[in-house]
Amino acid sequence: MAKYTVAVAGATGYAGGEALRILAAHPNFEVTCVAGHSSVGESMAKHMPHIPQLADLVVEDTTPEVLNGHDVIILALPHGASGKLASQLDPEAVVVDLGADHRLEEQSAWDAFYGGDFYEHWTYGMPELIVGTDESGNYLRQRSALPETKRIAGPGCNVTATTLAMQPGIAQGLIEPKSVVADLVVGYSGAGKNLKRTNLLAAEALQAALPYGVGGTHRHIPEILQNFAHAAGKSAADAKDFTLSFTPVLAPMSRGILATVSATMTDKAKAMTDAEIREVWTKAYEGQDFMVVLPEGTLPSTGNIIGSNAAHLQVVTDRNAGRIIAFAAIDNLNRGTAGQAVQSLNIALGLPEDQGLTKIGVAP
Ligand SMILES: NC(=O)C1=CN([C@@H]2O[C@H](COP(=O)(O)OP(=O)(O)OC[C@H]3O[C@@H](n4cnc5c(N)ncnc54)[C@H](OP(=O)(O)O)[C@@H]3O)[C@@H](O)[C@H]2O)C=CC1
Ligand SMILES: CC(=O)N[C@@H](CCC(=O)OP(=O)(O)O)C(=O)O
Repeated sequence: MAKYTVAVAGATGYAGGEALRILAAHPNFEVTCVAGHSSVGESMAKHMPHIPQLADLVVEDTTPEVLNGHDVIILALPHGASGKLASQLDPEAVVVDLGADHRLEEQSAWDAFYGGDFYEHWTYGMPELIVGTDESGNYLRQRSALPETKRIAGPGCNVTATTLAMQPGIAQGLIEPKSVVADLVVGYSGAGKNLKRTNLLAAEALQAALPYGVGGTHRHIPEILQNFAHAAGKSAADAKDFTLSFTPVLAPMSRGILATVSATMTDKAKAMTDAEIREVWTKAYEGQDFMVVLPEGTLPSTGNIIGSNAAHLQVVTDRNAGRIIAFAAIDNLNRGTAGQAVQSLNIALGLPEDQGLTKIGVAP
């Protein structure tokens, strides 16, 4: 059985840690190098005690010399850090960036929401993303861009939930493109292990629902609009045809995202029954093993997807408001980051797509 060596940079962080947890149980990967920043020289027994297999690894410095020489390199670094490093990495290694540096195709979108150096985009690591339809109306998927690619850009976690929730309606012209509203309930691990906000103390966080990144400022907005454009069979430059009002709200949970995404129904959608609209979602995810469109009447809950690479999906209509409302529940660290990355890596390396991954959640 093929066994690939893997170096993980950002190995002491939340996203890197979830990648390590998945890789440690994956039959085709062996983690041979972990790199960090402030924790260089420390043992993984201290940083990832929940992964005893990796306890003896010691955190190395994040340099090209340390990371090169491994078959696969996973970058779970703050935005900007991976972009700087990328050009010095072995062109033959398969590199996955879990950060944002290689996600956006349009520099104008990067400048407006991130700023600083713009880095070329890599193959986007969301296999189930719809990227148009063929002459027979069958969906084209991002999956087909992944085999043998050497550079993969892992999507944002909120992006993943929002895109998966609404892309069937976009692909089939069921929603008005300039009417999308997304409200997300998100767990704290999405912010990383460093204290980025002032009120992350448990005494405050455990008793609060806290909006952040409001008013059209959140950095995931251009990436979601880029995905919407692709789902409509258009290029990233046509993302301007869509608008998104996006409001994430932190809730007292460690992991998980519940996205509620709604939009005005087009005349085509209004002429359809609710069952026909549901059928659009069911058909869009037929054969997509990790996509679970729940039975009618069952709504997604973050309580059912923790620790899994699954997305739980549902769609309903509000005829009085004239809106379609789609839901997605994902684990931000697994499906939203490391699970999706390993799924994309599997495809890139010609391994079974679901190798080392599960769609079974931890519940309760
Ligand atoms: N958390 C999530 O749900 C998701 C995260 N991501 C992305 O993954 C990346 C990592 O995020 P996350 O794990 O949450 O963050 P964390 O803060 O939890 O971890 C950051 C990691 O990067 C290392 N690091 C920090 N600064 C530097 C630097 N200048 N050079 C090299 N290494 C550095 C840290 O090492 P040390 O501890 O040794 O200082 C640590 O291992 C980000 O780009 C994030 O946006 C993407 C999707 C979801
Ligand atoms: C709770 C929280 O802060 N979550 C982060 C999501 C992290 C993520 O998806 O990472 P990227 O920044 O790599 O896209 C946020 O909403 O910005």
